[in-house]
Amino acid sequence: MLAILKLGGSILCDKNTPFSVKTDDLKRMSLEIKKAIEYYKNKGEILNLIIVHGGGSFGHPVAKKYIKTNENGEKVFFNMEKGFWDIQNAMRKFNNIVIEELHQQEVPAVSIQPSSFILFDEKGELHFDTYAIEGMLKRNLIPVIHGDIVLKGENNYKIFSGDHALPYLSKKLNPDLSLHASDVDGVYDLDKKTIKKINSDNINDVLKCLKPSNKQDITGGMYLKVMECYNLGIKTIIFNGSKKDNIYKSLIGEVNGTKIN
Ligand SMILES: Nc1ncnc2c1ncn2[C@@H]1O[C@H](COP(=O)(O)OP(=O)(O)OP(=O)(O)O)[C@@H](O)[C@H]1O
Ligand SMILES: C=C(C)CCOP(=O)(O)O
Repeated sequence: MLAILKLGGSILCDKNTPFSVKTDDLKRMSLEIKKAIEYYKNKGEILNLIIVHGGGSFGHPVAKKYIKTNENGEKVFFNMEKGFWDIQNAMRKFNNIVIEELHQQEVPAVSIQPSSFILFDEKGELHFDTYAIEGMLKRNLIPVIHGDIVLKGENNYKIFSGDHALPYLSKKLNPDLSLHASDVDGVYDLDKKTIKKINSDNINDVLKCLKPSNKQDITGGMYLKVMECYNLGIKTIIFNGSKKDNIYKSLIGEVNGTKIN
């Protein structure tokens, strides 16, 4: 069984309070991940798992300090001699907190830092070698990759989002489960009802429902989440990871939410 699980920054942190962590929720989610590992072990199976987490209250407020709007109305990075490490450092701190808690619950998590090897080329195409991640999975280690600052083209930068990581890894590694834990029950329609399925039949109506995030978010919020998966043809589910037992249920294929594709 191979699962890729994104823990959204909004369920790990209060994204409007810099460097905050919802420690009780992180502990609960770590325990539910451990419970899922035990569930498969009792069935004589191994749960191979990749965890992705977003920037939460660490990456977004720090990255925002190094982005300005230029005379053409474009968002550009500046002062990156300081900013690149500032953003890396914020994300390393967050990643350490997540991994340390997973180890407290005896989950064999290891760190993957995108800013050191992942990049976008001039055309915006992602270059992301997964050989090390696949080797970690073969050793039953659990890679934990996070949103980060990365290089783009010859002399630019771009935020690599967890919402880039999950669909890319899902396309490349074809997991049994591709899971997006967010702070909502799924993608809501204009009447705030959870949309059960998103596919080519209703994508144009769904697009009308995708609003900006209600928290500090410099990437793409729900729009990026949905469209990255939809465009890559990834079968994934967006569900509410802040609800007790949903992380566990998602890892055994029993959670409700919005299915894409
Ligand atoms: N149609 C919609 N249905 C549900 N949520 C929506 C919708 N449109 C916008 N949103 C917003 O998207 C948010 C979830 O995406 P957001 O990127 O903020 O959090 P996240 O899943 O924790 O991801 P990240 O790790 O990038 O922070 C919701 O809290 C809500 O404010
Ligand atoms: C802001 C940074 C550095 C990472 C953003 O990752 P995301 O929260 O998954 O979009």
